Amino acid sequence: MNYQALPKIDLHCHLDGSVRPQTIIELANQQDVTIPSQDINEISELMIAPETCQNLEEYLMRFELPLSVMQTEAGIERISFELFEDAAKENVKYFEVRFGPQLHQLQGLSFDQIIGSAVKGMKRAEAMYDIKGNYILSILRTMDKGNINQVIDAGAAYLDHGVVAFDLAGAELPGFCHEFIPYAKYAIEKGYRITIHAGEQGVGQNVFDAVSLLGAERVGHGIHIKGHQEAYDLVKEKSVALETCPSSNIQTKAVDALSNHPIKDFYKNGVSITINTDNRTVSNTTMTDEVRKVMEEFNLTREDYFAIYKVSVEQSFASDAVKQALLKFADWYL
Ligand SMILES: O=c1[nH]cnc2c1ncn2[C@@H]1O[C@H](CO)[C@@H](O)[C@H]1O
Ligand SMILES: [Zn+2]
Repeated sequence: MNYQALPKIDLHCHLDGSVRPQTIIELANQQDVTIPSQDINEISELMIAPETCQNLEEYLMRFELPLSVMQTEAGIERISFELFEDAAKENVKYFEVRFGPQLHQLQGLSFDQIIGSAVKGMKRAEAMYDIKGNYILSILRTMDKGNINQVIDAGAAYLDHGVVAFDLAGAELPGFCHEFIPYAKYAIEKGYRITIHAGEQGVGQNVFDAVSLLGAERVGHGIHIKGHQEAYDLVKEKSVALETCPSSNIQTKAVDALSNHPIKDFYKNGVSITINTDNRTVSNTTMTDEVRKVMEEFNLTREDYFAIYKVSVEQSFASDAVKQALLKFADWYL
């Protein structure tokens, strides 16, 4: 099967985990930022999480280098453009990218400048390529909560113009949802859709809480509903989509091997699953690779692929017009 040619949808990808290594070098030189090497292979090596990662925390250490060149409007705009360009070139037709505005204020940018720059880069790519996209704003669970509502307010100006949803990311502790109830509620009131990283490193209860306490319509990863019956039943009953990211899940030790990933069991049992990249550079992957790995490991057919594709369309935060256009790609191919 020609995986590159398949129309694809990626609903879970982090901007700062998906920066081209060459761009880091060029931006660092332009911005006078000191980086550990000028050699592309060395920079790539520093960015890609190794198989020997012990856990999610170690994986998350890879984001410091890309973030060092994502503190200017021009840097964020370029990286956003390039990510959508890379995805368009492998036939990703719809792309939801997320990032944490709180991480881009080291040189004093406002949240409006940060979010506006990311949206601008996406729009430039949309005008050049056959791809549509939207941004999701991730709040870092480990950071100070004092400015969360400011992020929500700044992003609200872009709702329906490039921003669609609110997310919680970063290290996952048991019971984290309780502290974020007022923020998720505020985001919903402002018109945001909700997706939450949960059940990646943490327990299945976090998925149950993300849905029942925070109003999550989708869950990032959600692997640990396996072994937590209540969370499993709730996800199924409410058709909450799991944004699974197989390569990342192996690196962070959320699963020990692809063959043990519950994605196929979920699919066969009627849980809504989608296939995504998480971090193209940190996880050294593409949508083409993720789709190939899952289909080959679990012997999925073309029909299975398009069933998953259609779930991704339904569960996306795209407009109805974009969803209709995305469904047509599936009809052409089937
Ligand atoms: O798989 C993940 N789980 C939880 N948090 C993550 C993952 N990948 C990236 N980030 C976090 O999200 C921030 C904003 O994009 C990144 O800086 C990283 O800290
Ligand atoms: Zn993620």
